[in-house]
Amino acid sequence: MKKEDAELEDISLSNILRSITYWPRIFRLLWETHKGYLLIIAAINILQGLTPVVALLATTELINSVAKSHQQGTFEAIGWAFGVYVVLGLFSQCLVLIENYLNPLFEKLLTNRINILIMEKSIQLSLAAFEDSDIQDQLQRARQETSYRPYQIFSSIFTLGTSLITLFSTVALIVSWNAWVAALLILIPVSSFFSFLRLGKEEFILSYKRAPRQREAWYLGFLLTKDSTFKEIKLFQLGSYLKARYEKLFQGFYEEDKKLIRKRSLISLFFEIFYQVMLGAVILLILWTAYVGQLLVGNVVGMIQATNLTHGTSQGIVQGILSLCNHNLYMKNLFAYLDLEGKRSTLLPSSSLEFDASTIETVEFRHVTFQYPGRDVPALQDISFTLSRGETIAIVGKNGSGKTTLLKLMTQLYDDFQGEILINGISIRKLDIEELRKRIGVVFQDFVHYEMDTRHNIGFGDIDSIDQDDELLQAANQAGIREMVEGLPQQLETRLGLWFEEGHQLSGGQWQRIAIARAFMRKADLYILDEPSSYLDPEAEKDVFDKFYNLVKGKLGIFITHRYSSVSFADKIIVMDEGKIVEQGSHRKLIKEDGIYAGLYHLQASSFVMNEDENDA
Ligand SMILES: Nc1ncnc2c1ncn2[C@@H]1O[C@H](COP(=O)(O)OP(=O)(O)OP(=O)(O)O)[C@@H](O)[C@H]1O
Repeated sequence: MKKEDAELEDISLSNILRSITYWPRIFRLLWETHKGYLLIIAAINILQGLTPVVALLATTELINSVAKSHQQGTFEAIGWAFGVYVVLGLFSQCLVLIENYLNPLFEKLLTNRINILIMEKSIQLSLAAFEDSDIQDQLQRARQETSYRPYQIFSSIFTLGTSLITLFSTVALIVSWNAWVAALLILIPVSSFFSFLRLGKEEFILSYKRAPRQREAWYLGFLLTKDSTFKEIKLFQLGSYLKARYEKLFQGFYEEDKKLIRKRSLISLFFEIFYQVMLGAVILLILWTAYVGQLLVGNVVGMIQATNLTHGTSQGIVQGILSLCNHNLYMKNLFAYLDLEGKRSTLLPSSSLEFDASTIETVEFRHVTFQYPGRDVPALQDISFTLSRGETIAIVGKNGSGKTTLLKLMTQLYDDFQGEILINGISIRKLDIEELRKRIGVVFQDFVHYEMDTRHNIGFGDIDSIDQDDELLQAANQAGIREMVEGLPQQLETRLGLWFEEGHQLSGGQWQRIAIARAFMRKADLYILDEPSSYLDPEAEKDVFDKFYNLVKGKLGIFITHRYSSVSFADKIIVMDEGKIVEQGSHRKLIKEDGIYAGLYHLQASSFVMNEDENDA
């Protein structure tokens, strides 16, 4: 059985009710959001709970005072009752106004707090967790509805509290007349409780199972609305196809929703008819009692109002409990995401973490094997090599041979490997990774285009130096783009990309050099470039490599490339094939050995010669 199905099996009535155990956590969340607002809103709700019954008594008194003052021949009794009636009305309106002022503010703060919690958790998660589609579904569920659910829980709890106060006070009034009628008025709405609870559960399961499809719908929308995908979709004429796929998903959602909404309407209709018949009977009984002279006119009005109020409130309470159970289920999603284990799987207790040197002197892989979660074949097998300060390593090999994976392990984006990775002779498992990462400057193949200004695009390499123009320009210089940056309309302040106003679009190669400048910005010991020349013209490529060799002099440098012309200057070349190191050594040594590297090197060199020969011919 899939994990997800097992979880859904678990959604029983008792489990739904048990989800009330989330309340303390929800209250903590509310409390941490804004203590002052929370307390004021709570006080207003208690007062609002008492207002209806006081208003009801005031109305009863007002009507009866008319009869009394008529008998006594003075207006005084009406004056008093009228005064109390008006002040009460004013008071309850003031409460509504204050509540209307505070509620939206509190809601915004709460939504923001939850979004921040979700973001904080996302920052903590490992790459392996982030690439897990189950976790992506969980994130989708957490983000989808939970941003507004806690606020609804909050207002439902208060409305429930208010309604209970109203109910008890009104029921007390009716009990003084007829206890059976009071019991009946409470019991009628309770009869619908289980039907609506079942429906709530169905709605939740539907929304739970929908998360993967909903992510797909989001993704289709993304493909159709983003500039980065626009060119391909236009030229391959995929627009209508993708739109149709989106519409099909939407239609599925719509049909499912329609079925449930129809079911809800039918159940509501059935119970509404039942309530109305019972209410009619109760009101008839009140009128009969008045007819036989056991109730005053004012009390008849009061009693009818009390009946309607009791009925409305007890119905509201049942609905309130139902929606609380429902909201709680959604909160389970949020808490499940927030409780995900975000730490390194191999992490030692924080007290034993160390980073014993301010510099990286050596990096050693000792018989490292690694398999991606959910894959049968290891991406890396028995990898061993050493890199020391002052050296540069080039990693070459076919697509999919494991080059990038090796870098991901070195930077601890994945930590669940076998063997040992040693930094300065210490196991990477014992190191404080955040400290280690401060010593590494890296450009990945799929580097980020930050749709922000050039200052941030380069300065993100060392956020503490973001205001140091000379350092930013020096990094730009090392990446060979100083002139380009200085030529931008607002130099470092020029926004890059076209997502926002006044954005300035760069070419692929220029973006890549910005990413290289970002890596160079870091005051690192180890610089890693994954295919840094994939977008560069030959002249730019040579320039970048010259500068890279210069920069890493006396430090450690690793780069991956498919261009063998840049490789020969590296101190050591590692050749990978199907997750294994098949050759390693200097360019000269590998050429002499005449193995895979020599073959690939000559193949690339000869293709240039061949092209020249063909051109000559
Ligand atoms: N996130 C991932 N999850 C599962 N498998 C992955 C993941 N990333 C890569 N792989 C698999 O691991 C193997 C090695 O991939 P890797 O990206 O390290 O290759 P590479 O040598 O860098 O390739 P290229 O030259 O194309 O960049 C491939 O078989 C790939 O399918």
